[in-house]
Amino acid sequence: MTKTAFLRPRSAPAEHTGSLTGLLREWLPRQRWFAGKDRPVTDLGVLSMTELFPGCLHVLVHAGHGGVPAPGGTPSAGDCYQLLLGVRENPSPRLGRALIGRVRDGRLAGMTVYDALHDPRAAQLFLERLRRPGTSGPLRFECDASQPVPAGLVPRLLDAEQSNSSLVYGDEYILKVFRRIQPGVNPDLEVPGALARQGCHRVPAPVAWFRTTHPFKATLGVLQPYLRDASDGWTLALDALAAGDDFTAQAHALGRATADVHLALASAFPVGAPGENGRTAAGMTERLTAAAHCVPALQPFVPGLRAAFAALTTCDPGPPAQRIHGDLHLGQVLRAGREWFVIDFEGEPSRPLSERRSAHSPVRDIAGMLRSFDYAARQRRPWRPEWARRCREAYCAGYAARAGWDPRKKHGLLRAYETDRAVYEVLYEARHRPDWLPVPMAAIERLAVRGD
Ligand SMILES: Nc1ncnc2c1ncn2[C@@H]1O[C@H](COP(=O)(O)OP(=O)(O)O)[C@@H](O)[C@H]1O
Ligand SMILES: O=P(O)(O)O[C@H]1O[C@H](CO)[C@@H](O[C@H]2O[C@H](CO)[C@@H](O)[C@H](O)[C@H]2O)[C@H](O)[C@H]1O
Repeated sequence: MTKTAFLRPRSAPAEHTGSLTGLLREWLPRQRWFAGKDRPVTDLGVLSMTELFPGCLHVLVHAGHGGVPAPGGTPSAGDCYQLLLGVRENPSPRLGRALIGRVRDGRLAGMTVYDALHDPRAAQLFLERLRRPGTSGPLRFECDASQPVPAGLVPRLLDAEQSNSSLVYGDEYILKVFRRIQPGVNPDLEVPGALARQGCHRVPAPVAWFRTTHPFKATLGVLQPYLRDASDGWTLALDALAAGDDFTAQAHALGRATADVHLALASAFPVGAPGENGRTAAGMTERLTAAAHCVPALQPFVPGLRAAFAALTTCDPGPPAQRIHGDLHLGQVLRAGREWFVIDFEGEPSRPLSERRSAHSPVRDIAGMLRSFDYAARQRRPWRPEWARRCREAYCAGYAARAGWDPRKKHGLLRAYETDRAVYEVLYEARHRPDWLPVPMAAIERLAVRGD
């Protein structure tokens, strides 16, 4: 699934010329990680620009969707994105697919800019920057001094379906460069760091990271060990389905791994208040209303889905709220040796950071993984509901064996969280992969009508 981009140059597109902001305004919406694909970019402004080393600029831009940035440059109606721009007079043709265009005016006039993450030389120099703590303008480079990173590791850019961009260095480390930047600490740095301090071995711990102080404080990227012989759960599940293999032993182990991570999260981030189902139901209903507004196909199912949320107010409150993964699915778990590891603690990328960093029911993660078994079972025809049902049973049994409570005994909670997740998926697929929309829509139909 993951291939190197460096080795597959495409012929250079006819070169675009324009102002830097004009070029970026055209280029950004074409990127896989661009979050605002459903709305036109009405304005684009550079929030910060820092020279990292000669020929490479670190840039934060605000892509607006009809709103005006608030005073002080903090984005309002729109998002902030992180770019590493290569700047050369004549970039090598090997960088063809990374080209953004030739800048017509301003201080970069006459130069061609491109996405520097595609440039092995820039990627190497960037690792050098990360290896040594220090500052560059508003940028802060920090590392765990107890885990020194060797010099000279060869980079390759991952070509995965991602919300961010990742570089693998010498199959030893992986650097995730966050693309959509929000003020505050990114949970993908905060959580793995805290779990490592708890001695939880199921999450690769950060070894170096970088952040900015302008135009607001935010985490920009994290380097962590690369699990080189790992396969992700999605690939393994699809392989098992294609071969007609049973996946219940893996699902059971995955349930145990999820519970281990939840237990470590509960110790690392103690939470005072218990979860409150009434508020949760109100939040889910609000998200459903917003999603049905964007995706009209949801509308006939709204009454049935609302009933699933309303039932929360009368059902058992379930386990206490705590920090969770927030976007758990088969693509977020890696199997290396005989163990499952969990990655990507960013949460659902479209939710505000404050919400992603607050406490939620662990049932939300469980529901995310159960939805993922359903996604996998629907990848081939005839689709395999029995396969998904067996994985579901095994996963919950594995979870119960470690956590001491059984998700299968929380039917009302599970139904509400699975419904909420399916609503999120409908919106996600409508924005990013319209061809996949029938997958969560099938679940919506089932959850709204039958409730199982
Ligand atoms: N520590 C790691 N070891 C091996 N592969 C990893 C590691 N972290 C991420 N990956 C690979 O990179 C892909 C993207 O990582 P992820 O954190 O999910 O990024 P995003 O948030 O952009 O979706 C994963 O699907 C996985 O294949
Ligand atoms: O980019 P992230 O991995 O953080 O997560 C986003 O993208 C996922 C798809 O790449 C999306 O997951 C959905 O599709 C998966 C199959 O590709 C499936 O296993 C998941 O169950 C389903 O939710 C995820 O929702 C989104 O946040």
